[in-house]
Amino acid sequence: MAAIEIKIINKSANPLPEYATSGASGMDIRAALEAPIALQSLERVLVPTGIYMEIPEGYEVQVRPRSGLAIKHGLTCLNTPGTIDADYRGEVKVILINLSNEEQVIHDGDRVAQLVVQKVEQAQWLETASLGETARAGGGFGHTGKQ
Ligand SMILES: O=c1ccn([C@H]2C[C@H](O)[C@@H](COP(=O)(O)OP(=O)(O)OP(=O)(O)O)O2)c(=O)[nH]1
Ligand SMILES: [Mg+2]
Repeated sequence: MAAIEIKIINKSANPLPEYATSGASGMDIRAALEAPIALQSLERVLVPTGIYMEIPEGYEVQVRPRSGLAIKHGLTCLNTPGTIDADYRGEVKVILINLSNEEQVIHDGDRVAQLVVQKVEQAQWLETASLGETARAGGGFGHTGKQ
């Protein structure tokens, strides 16, 4: 299990992100707000979380939407999955967009997204004049049909 150093501002109002169930992939992360945010239809906002972390080399943290917010309220992460780089030391923020037709209000402590810790590798390019052959070759974008 990966251990990640975390610094959290205003912990009493905003506990650590946590797995809601024992088998969950993501830890729910909460908004850290001084006042509620009213988000109009199609409006986007950068939601602070009060959380700073030191991710070990070889890992990243993804910021993903929560399905309940998406289906019930039309709220999703605009840049999904958001990427928290291992060398980032700033505040983790969530870019939410309101895709519903109504105003949506975000309150302090609302679970606005989930964090997924992933192993990640950096690659280097090996430039070549020819690539290995495959049955797919250049086919894509639905070339195998719809059904
Ligand atoms: O949902 C997100 C996405 C990113 N970040 C922070 C952590 C990440 O390491 C940094 C940069 O993110 P990204 O690389 O996606 O954005 P960029 O537009 O490429 O910015 P930069 O030029 O700073 O890399 O912003 C967040 O807090 N939340
Ligand atoms: Mg970047």
